[in-house]
Formats: sequence, structure tokens, C-alpha cells
Amino acid sequence: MIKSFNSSAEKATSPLLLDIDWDTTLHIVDLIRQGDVNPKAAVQSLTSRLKDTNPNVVLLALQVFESVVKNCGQSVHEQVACRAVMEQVHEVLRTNPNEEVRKKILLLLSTWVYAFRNEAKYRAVQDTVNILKAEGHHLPTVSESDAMFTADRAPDWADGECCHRCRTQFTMLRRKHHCRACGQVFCGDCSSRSSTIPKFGIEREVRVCESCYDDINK
Ligand SMILES: O=P(O)(O)O[C@@H]1[C@H](O)[C@H](OP(=O)(O)O)[C@@H](O)[C@H](O)[C@H]1O
Ligand SMILES: [Zn+2]
Ligand SMILES: [Zn+2]
Repeated sequence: MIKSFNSSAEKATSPLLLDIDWDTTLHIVDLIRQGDVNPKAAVQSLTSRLKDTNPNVVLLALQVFESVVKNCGQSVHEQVACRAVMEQVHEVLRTNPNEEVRKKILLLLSTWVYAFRNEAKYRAVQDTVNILKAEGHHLPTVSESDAMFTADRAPDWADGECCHRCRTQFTMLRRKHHCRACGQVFCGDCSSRSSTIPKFGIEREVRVCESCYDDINK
């Protein structure tokens, strides 16, 4: 699946893009959430794009970073909030002359340092922010809602041998599906609707179960 991930990462950070390709960005989120790609490999692939000489590619890579950190949960947080990645992000800030890139990096670090403020294992973010402040960088203040992604991120997917709603057993023909809003496993009939999920920052219509569809669109 890393091939499909890399082609999606290539597409989402193409220098030809004039705006964020949300479809591909959210497909990358799905691939990581579904466990179709190793989070470490995914983060390494995205980090490598931060060194691109084209500032648009770097900005798009930072946007994908923001989406995967926001929506893929702990498996990605562990890979991003570590010394090695923080040093690479710091290096980009030191060497990339593009003002938009520098602003986006400072905004991301401000969001992450707030969101991870109570998690000692992610202290590499706080350490990096302390260094940046000592170097005279001004980090923007982040609103609580911007950094609340660790509280309201999409839930990890549950597994099960029968539909969470109608209890029908899954078979070769009655396949499993997951609701992106509650993370539960459903049959096709109980998860035939799709919806955006604004509270998780999912702007594209994704598969949701009947009750989550009603909750979101009531
Ligand atoms: O169709 P399969 O080969 O069984 O694979 C299932 C699909 O990938 C489902 O995607 P979907 O939720 O978008 O349908 C996913 O939710 C299930 O976990 C997978 O088992
Ligand atoms: Zn069902
Ligand atoms: Zn649901």
C-alpha cells in the first residue's frame, strides 16, 4: 500500500496544484487510519517533501502534515512529535526563505505544542518551541479550538464479526464497512450514507452509519 500512499502524497503535494487537493489529502488520512500504510513510512515520506526547493510543495506537505496529525491520532503523533522530525522541521525554518512556509511551520508548532502540552512523551515539540523562542521567533497564539484535535479526533476503528447496528454476521458477500464518525463496524445497509464530519476537520463526504448521519445532519 506504500505505493498508493506515495502516489497520493505525490499528488497532494504536486507543484502544479493551485490549491489544496482535499480529496487526496483526506485519502492519505484514510490510508493511515485504515492501517494501509505504516505511519512511520508515511511521516518520513511527508518529511522528505519539506526539503523541496519549491515553496508550494513545502506548503502543501505542511498542509498534509496538519491533516494527518489532526485526524490520524496517536500512531502519527508518535512519529511526528519526536526529536528527529522536530529537528528537520527546525532545519526548514532555518533555511527556507519563503515567508508563507515559515509562518505555516510556526503555526503548526504552536498548535502541536498546545495540543501535546500534557504528554511528556511528546516533549520534543516543547523543546523545539523553546529553542525557536530563544532564537527570537514569534509563535502565534493558538485558539483552544484549533488545538483541540487530540480531544475531538476521529476515533480509531473498532472491529467485529457482526454489524454494530443490525447485528448481522459479516460474510464474503456481506462485507465490513467503517463509519468515520463513530469508528464502529457496519454492514453496507447500515452505513450506506456519506457525510462531511466538520468536528473532525473532515471536509469531504465519507462513509457514516445511519445514526451518525442523523446526528451530523439533523
Ligand atoms: O471491502 P473489504 O475488502 O472487506 O475491506 C473493507 C473496506 O476497506 C472498508 O472500507 P469502507 O468502510 O470505506 O467500505 C473498511 O471499513 C473495512 O475495514 C475493510 O475490511
Ligand atoms: Zn447492519
Ligand atoms: Zn457512526
